[in-house]
Amino acid sequence: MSAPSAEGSTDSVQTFELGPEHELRFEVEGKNKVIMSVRAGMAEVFGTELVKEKEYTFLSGAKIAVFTWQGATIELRGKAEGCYIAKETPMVMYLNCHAGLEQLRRKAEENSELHGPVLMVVGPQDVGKSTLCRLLLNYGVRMGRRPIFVDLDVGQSHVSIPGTIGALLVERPAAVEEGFSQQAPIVYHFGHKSPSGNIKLFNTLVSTLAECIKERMQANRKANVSGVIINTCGWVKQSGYRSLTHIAQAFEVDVIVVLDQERLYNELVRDMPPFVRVVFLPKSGGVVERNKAARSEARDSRVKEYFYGLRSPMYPHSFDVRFSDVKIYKIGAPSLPDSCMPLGMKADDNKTKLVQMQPGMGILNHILAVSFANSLEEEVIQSNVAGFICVTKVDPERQMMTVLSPQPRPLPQTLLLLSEVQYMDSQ
Ligand SMILES: Nc1ncnc2c1ncn2[C@@H]1O[C@H](COP(=O)(O)OP(=O)(O)OP(=O)(O)O)[C@@H](O)[C@H]1O
Repeated sequence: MSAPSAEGSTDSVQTFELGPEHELRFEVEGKNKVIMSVRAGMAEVFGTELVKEKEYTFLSGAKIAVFTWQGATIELRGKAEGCYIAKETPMVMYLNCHAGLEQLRRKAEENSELHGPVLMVVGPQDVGKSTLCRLLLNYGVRMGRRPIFVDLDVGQSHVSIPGTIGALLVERPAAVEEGFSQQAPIVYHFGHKSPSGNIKLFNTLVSTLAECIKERMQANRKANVSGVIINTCGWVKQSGYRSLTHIAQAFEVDVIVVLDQERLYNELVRDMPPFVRVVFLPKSGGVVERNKAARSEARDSRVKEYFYGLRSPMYPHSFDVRFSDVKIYKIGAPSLPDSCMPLGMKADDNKTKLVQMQPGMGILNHILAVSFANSLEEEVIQSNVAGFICVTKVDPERQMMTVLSPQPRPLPQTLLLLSEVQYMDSQ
């Protein structure tokens, strides 16, 4: 192995000999890319097996762990930052967790009255929740299972763009460079980067998605046996904690994995009914902490990926839309004191009200969700969305806006929901 430079970054070709249960960790920054390949042995990235001699390219922002159960020789080409081999990892414990899930799946296979395990991963920010979900899903699918992945992390969604919650049926392991294939996800518009943006709406959407998943599981025996893996946000105090208990109830979770935080573990042991297993697992020392700027950058690249694709480029359309041809709504009216509300309504009810917006400069660079609902009578809030557009120009004089859209005109629906998530299209 050639030695890394003073900053821990390497530019040349480097070969690493990994012993059994060792993990090679590195990051890619700036405009760099790193090409990785397995020269000998077997290795995996977050649960996806690597193909020997195949070249995997990681771009800026990637934070990667190449793990091997048996030992492997890994080659890296390009500028890998903070490259090192870790000999201590929690992977055996994560594998045991997967083995526990398999046991429950086998029981469900034998008894048609049972369903597969519904597991929720919780913990504060940057403890590897998304990574553990990916690992458990990958291990499940490698055993021939078809688990459902539910992502409730509205800040850093892995199913759709930020500001949404969603779910997808996982039919094959995540692509090493791109993650899970996002064909036919179920996506609900939330419109905020944290559940705290509108906790009432968040809980309502969680309940709706939970019902939808239950129906899908009833209709698909294989998914029903395989179970559900739920990713959550890192907001674990006060209302954040209450929203976790709401998720547990709505999805009727069987297992909660708490990463890293003993306090949260103890609170959940205290508050969950006895049939819910609460398990504590340590976080991996490799999980990279992200500051506010890095999170915002990750959100931006997620939206960019939605419109422009990641590796295989996509070519979004840009066209004008007349203000009079669409109706734009925001979900959630300003709170009024209970005493000012009509009889029988609580101030909180306002949080799920649709408020029509007058299109203007205020929507510039905002994401709009294109709702499947045709009219207000249909439950707009509880309908999943067809997709997203981004407002790239507003012309109040001509009463027009220009939008970026994955599909050519016309818009499939004219009911649009405003998101606080913004994206500056500079392509
Ligand atoms: N063992 C590891 N070695 C190196 N990098 C890792 C490892 N595990 C996770 N990472 C990286 O650390 C970053 C944070 O991990 P992850 O997104 O899973 O955390 P999280 O708890 O879900 O974060 P959030 O606070 O957004 O919910 C990711 O970029 C991931 O690729």
